[in-house]
Amino acid sequence: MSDKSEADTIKDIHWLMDILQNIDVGLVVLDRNYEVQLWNAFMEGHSGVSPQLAKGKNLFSLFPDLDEAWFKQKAEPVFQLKTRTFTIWEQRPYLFHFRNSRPITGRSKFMYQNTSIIPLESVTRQADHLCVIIYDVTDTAVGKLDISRANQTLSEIQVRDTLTGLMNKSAWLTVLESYYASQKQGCLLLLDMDHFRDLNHALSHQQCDEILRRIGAGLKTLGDEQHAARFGGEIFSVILAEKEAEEAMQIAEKLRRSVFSLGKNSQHTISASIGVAERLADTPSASEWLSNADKALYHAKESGRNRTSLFKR
Ligand SMILES: Nc1nc2c(ncn2[C@@H]2O[C@H](COP(=O)(O)OP(=O)(O)OP(=O)(O)O)[C@@H](O)[C@H]2O)c(=O)[nH]1
Repeated sequence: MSDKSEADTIKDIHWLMDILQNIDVGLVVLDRNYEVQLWNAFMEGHSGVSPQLAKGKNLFSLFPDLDEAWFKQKAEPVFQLKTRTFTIWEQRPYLFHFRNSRPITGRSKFMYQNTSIIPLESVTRQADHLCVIIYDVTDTAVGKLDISRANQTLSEIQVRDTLTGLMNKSAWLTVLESYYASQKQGCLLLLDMDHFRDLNHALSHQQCDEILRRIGAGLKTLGDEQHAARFGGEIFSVILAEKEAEEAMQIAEKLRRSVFSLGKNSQHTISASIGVAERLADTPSASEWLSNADKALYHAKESGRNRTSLFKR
């Protein structure tokens, strides 16, 4: 009877060892000196290190790239307090740098891993070994990262103009409303390219795109606090925060000259007209303020283009 149960036990252990070897997670048993006591087939398959080679070796000399300080800071409390610890890929993408072997998540070069470290107690109830369990979570991680990248791109598209990287019109109008509500002084600037239709014909559409891109880059140098946007097509808008009319006109003139200089080595004239409107004590709304800037722009166009006009009642 007792013989049979011993045979059964041996059979059970044999099965367990089979499961440990073939299970689709990495299993590593380490002793107090971080020497490998068990290394299963998953670990062999992904690292190329056989159990025979791993057994008895110090983990950090087997894998010099492994972050020893970080790992020990996680593992020491497991030995001392006999509590398990879990690290997810979002905290640390992997413990062992294994190549990603999954065909559908081939976009990731390495295997994302969740890692558990659990204490293994001896008969004297001391945690003198621990077991590291490695879960391959590459599919989940890549899927989640793709979604969050797509969301980020979407929210960028919602507020950014793709050609210049400036704010788009709807984002800028929201900023304008809140700037107006803050009661702060400032000036609005509208910059509209002159005869851009003709320029598109004379040059190429791509060259004209490049002109718009360079104007966008110039507006970015004003700094984020000046809230520049591509208002649409070949029109740009800027809130010159806390600037009085005189200073705003100087900035506008500088911009106009820099647009004009884009054509200095070309046989074509490149120029812009600019309208500026100061926020006056009685400007009744953000849209009225914008309409004043538009009137000034119209005046600049009517007066011959390539000039800057300040709104006057
Ligand atoms: N290359 C390029 N052209 C654009 C873009 N957006 C608008 N345009 C062109 O800008 C031109 C604007 O034409 P209009 O509104 O008639 O104005 P304009 O020719 O600049 O004339 P004025 O404003 O009266 O000086 C159109 O031909 C548009 O196709 C763009 O993103 N890239």
